[in-house]
Amino acid sequence: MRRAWRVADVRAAEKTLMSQLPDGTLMQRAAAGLARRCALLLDQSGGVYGAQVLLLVGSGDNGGDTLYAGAALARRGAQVRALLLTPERVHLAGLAALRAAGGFTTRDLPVRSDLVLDGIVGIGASGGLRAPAAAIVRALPELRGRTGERALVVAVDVPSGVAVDTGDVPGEAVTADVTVTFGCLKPAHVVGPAAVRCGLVDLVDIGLEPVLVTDPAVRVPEAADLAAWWPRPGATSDKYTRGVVGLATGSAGYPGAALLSSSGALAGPAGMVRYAGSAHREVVRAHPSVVVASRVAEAGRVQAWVCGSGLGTGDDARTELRSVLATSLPVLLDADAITLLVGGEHAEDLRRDAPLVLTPHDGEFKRLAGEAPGADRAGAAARLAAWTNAVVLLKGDRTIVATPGGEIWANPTGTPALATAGTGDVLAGLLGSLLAAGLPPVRAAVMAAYVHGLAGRRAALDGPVTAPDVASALRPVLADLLG
Ligand SMILES: NC(=O)C1=CN([C@@H]2O[C@H](COP(=O)(O)OP(=O)(O)OC[C@H]3O[C@@H](n4cnc5c(N)ncnc54)[C@H](O)[C@@H]3O)[C@@H](O)[C@H]2O)[C@@H](O)CC1
Repeated sequence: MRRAWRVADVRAAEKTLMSQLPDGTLMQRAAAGLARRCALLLDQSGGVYGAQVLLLVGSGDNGGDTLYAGAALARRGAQVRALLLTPERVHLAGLAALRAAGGFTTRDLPVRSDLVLDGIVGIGASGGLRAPAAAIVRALPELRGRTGERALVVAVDVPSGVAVDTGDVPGEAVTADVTVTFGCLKPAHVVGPAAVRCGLVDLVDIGLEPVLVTDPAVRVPEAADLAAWWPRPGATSDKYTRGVVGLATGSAGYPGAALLSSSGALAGPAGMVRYAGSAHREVVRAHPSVVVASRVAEAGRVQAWVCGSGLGTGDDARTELRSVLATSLPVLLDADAITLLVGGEHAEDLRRDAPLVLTPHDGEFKRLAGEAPGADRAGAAARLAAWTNAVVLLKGDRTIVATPGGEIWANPTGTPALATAGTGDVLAGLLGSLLAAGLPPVRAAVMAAYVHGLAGRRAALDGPVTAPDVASALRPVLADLLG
């Protein structure tokens, strides 16, 4: 698991650490790590010696890191130029170090650059980038290096222009190939559109983690976590002990949702899938191992319910939703079931002790919460989770999972390939299977999003993706993950 901390927590930890170390130690550690990463990148594209390196230098310590790293690269024979955004306010010791190493300053963007270091702003940024910086950032994609390739862009700590605590990108912002960050990850590295701007994120250890005393703002699962958490049948397992998942999905109008949620559920760890709804004939024809009924009340025993995908919003749908919410089982509500919650008619039904998971996309989120997730997607998901007392999985490029207690996870495996009809039904089925297998709802949601994202990526290798492709890719993805 990787973890990200907010700026205030990073600042507090830095203060603690700085009080234990000689002045300037942290910046020297950060700059040395940054220079090493830059040298490795240049080694892959013609070497450090003779490379043209452009430093974009703002007025704070982020600019200081950049100047010291530039000095280190200049000592190795790179031609290093610093474009000072505010020449009247610059890290003077850093600038002196650069000059002493043979680097110099420039007023304009050079015609050629192999590597650009973005040190305009780091975690001290407030608001969007100001005008001169924004114009420079806009021009960066035009810069070419010695091979004619686009100049590599390395963001120092965070890409300038992103909102560090929320991952929002309010205006012009740097798009980096690599972000070299210091001490710990910050939310912008893992959530929202900022995460996409970071490129590869490389963490330089400056000794911060031991003094980070607060809980992380965001957690990110890794493949090893999935392998450790995924339930596997044992010698004494049977279909019931592995869990039975019930699906109240699909309708005469949307039988496909029933099929897709069934496919997702069948790939999960539960031992049996029961389907209850008007698409039961289609489901059993496509998936002979699914046990079907026409209504929730007739479905037989299950350990968790999935309700909503393609269910419709009429009276029958309302009855089925009431039936699943009346159980004392974990329930996942998706799509139409979320729409049915709007207006508070089901507020009574929601007062349940058993776990509830909601899986809205932005439109459903807006209907339910009364406003769109906005700039702070993680914060918005956490507020909805607290309000509904449910685990909320907010779909997006970096799907967020938030608990009523404020624990937040960001999924790193998302892909635009999943932005196609029906993939949410597959996700709901898979997540329901994990709930039925007995996983805590937050873990089930994190695991389902992770595997679903990988399946989307795998399906995309063969061309344009449809939801059945994602469902088909779940099994090979799991085979790889679980070894
Ligand atoms: N504090 C520490 O112990 C360490 C800090 N480090 C570096 O220091 C950085 C933080 O330094 P600072 O606190 O000086 O802050 P920054 O360097 O991130 O930015 C603050 C400066 O940028 C200007 N600024 C703010 N918003 C702006 C905007 N939207 N457009 C243009 N200019 C803007 C401000 O006027 C201020 O002078 C980190 O990101 C990291 O790179 C590292 O050296 C590691 C150790």
